[in-house]
Amino acid sequence: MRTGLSVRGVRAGYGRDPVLHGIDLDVAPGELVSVLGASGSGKTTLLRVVAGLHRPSAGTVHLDGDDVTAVAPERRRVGLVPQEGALFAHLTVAGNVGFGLRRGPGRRPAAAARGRVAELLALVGLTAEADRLPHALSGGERRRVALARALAPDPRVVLLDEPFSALDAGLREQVRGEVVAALRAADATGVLITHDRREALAVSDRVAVLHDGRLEQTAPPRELYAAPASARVAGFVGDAVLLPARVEAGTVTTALGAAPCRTADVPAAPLVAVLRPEELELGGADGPGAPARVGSVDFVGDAVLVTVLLDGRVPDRGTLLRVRAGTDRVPHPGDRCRVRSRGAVHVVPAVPGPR
Ligand SMILES: Nc1ncnc2c1ncn2[C@@H]1O[C@H](COP(=O)(O)OP(=O)(O)OP(=O)(O)O)[C@@H](O)[C@H]1O
Repeated sequence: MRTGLSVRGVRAGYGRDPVLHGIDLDVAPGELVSVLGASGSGKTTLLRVVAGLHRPSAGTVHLDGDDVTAVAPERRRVGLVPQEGALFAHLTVAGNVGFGLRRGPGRRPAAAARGRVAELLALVGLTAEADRLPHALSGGERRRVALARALAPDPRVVLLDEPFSALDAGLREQVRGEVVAALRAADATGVLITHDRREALAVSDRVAVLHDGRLEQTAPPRELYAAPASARVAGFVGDAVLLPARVEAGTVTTALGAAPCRTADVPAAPLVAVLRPEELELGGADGPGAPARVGSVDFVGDAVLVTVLLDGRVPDRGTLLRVRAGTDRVPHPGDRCRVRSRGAVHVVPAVPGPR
């Protein structure tokens, strides 16, 4: 029965250096979960533990209910999509896709293998390229071949190791869309490793934020963005200013004034309010809100990002607020203004702060 991936209490490291400090992660059948973390946070190590390429010092890995912690990688039925695709240069597209069907647990009779290759090539839209060699493909096509190769033996989970990071920005979104659509069409269970918050928020059912070998929060993208559990997660998944805050009777008070609190379980003090650029509002100098002065104004196409300094503060990262404003009335550097939050405000514990 398909029950997906379950990682419990996994610790792992290199020699005496611990890297993962007790990871619990569940991925339901057909679900796509991103593991989002900075460089060195342990993403690749976690992926290698799930693939069977790195032995954890503690904890278990279950796939569809089977304990595979001690099972060899080739017997786990795990599909791997490596960073740059890593195709076999001497094999055609069809040869690459069919590679895992010739041996091991994915092995099938020749006719069935040919049928499966054709099915996968159609899934990733590369039927016409079946006889080409990898060097004659674009970067995006190579990623799609790598995905088809990983999916062909019908793996229990597909692990994608930053597969889009080497693509240039314009192509990345398109290829990502195609690859994720193919994963969804195959109803595959997937884990995507990434350090790109936009990517994680855009494509995943849930995002697991990894920091220094610990999962800080695992939640659907919208929840992670709107209700981060810590200041670090808040800053990691989006632009945010953190202002010291007090909560009393459902009201948050910060330097910007009072606003309703939307945090479900308000943590113990000390607290900071998480204020995203689109949650702040700029007004004229005599309107409501805290008095401030406009610093810089950056045009970003559909909006402007305005940096403002609250009166009486010295400029540092805690007092410079970023406000997303419309392009109809663009303020100028030096203008006096007022700033307040647009609606209800989210609070998190004041420590530890973002790094
Ligand atoms: N083979 C190894 N031997 C010793 N230390 C290693 C080895 N591989 C990784 N490390 C260390 O383990 C830590 C986590 O590395 P890992 O590659 O899992 O992080 P990551 O989040 O995938 O980083 P990146 O995004 O840079 O790939 C790092 O401090 C790294 O230096």
